[in-house]
Amino acid sequence: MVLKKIYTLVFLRNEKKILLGLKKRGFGINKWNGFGGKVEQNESVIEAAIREMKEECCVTVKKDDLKSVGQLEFTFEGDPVMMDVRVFSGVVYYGTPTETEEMAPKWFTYDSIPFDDMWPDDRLWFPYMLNNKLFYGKFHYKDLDTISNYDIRELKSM
Ligand SMILES: Cc1cc(-c2ccco2)c2oc(N)nc2c1
Repeated sequence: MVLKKIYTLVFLRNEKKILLGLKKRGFGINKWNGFGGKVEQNESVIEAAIREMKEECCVTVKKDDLKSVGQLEFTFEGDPVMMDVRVFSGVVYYGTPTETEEMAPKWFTYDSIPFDDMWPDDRLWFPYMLNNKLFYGKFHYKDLDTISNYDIRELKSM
């Protein structure tokens, strides 16, 4: 049977900047990323995305304000479980991005995205998101810093 876990990743953006969070603990610690995490058994993907935004940076987003922009599948050498990451983007949010135990939020202009302090796949698929193209990417990690192969393609619809 296919072993996979579903995760969410939310990026709040406007024409000038994108909100990223510095992960303060756990998986991906010390990397800037969107906000998100595991989808629990008792919730939908969109409900998980909304929950994680609230938990990780105290911001409220509404279902209709989140657009599904892509899907990322991550596999790891020696690990049977694939990470199925559903990526969302939105402009409208309520509240003020606030640091939590999990994440330290910060707005970045598009010319200052800290790719050297992000997951190595980000520099490969961010151009699709930033150009408002839908995308589907598959990345195989040899180790947590090294992508051994990948494939990414634009989608016509999600
Ligand atoms: C291997 C990996 C995992 C994640 C992740 C964990 C939880 C949500 O996403 C990533 O996120 C990004 N941007 N690259 C990523 C690589």
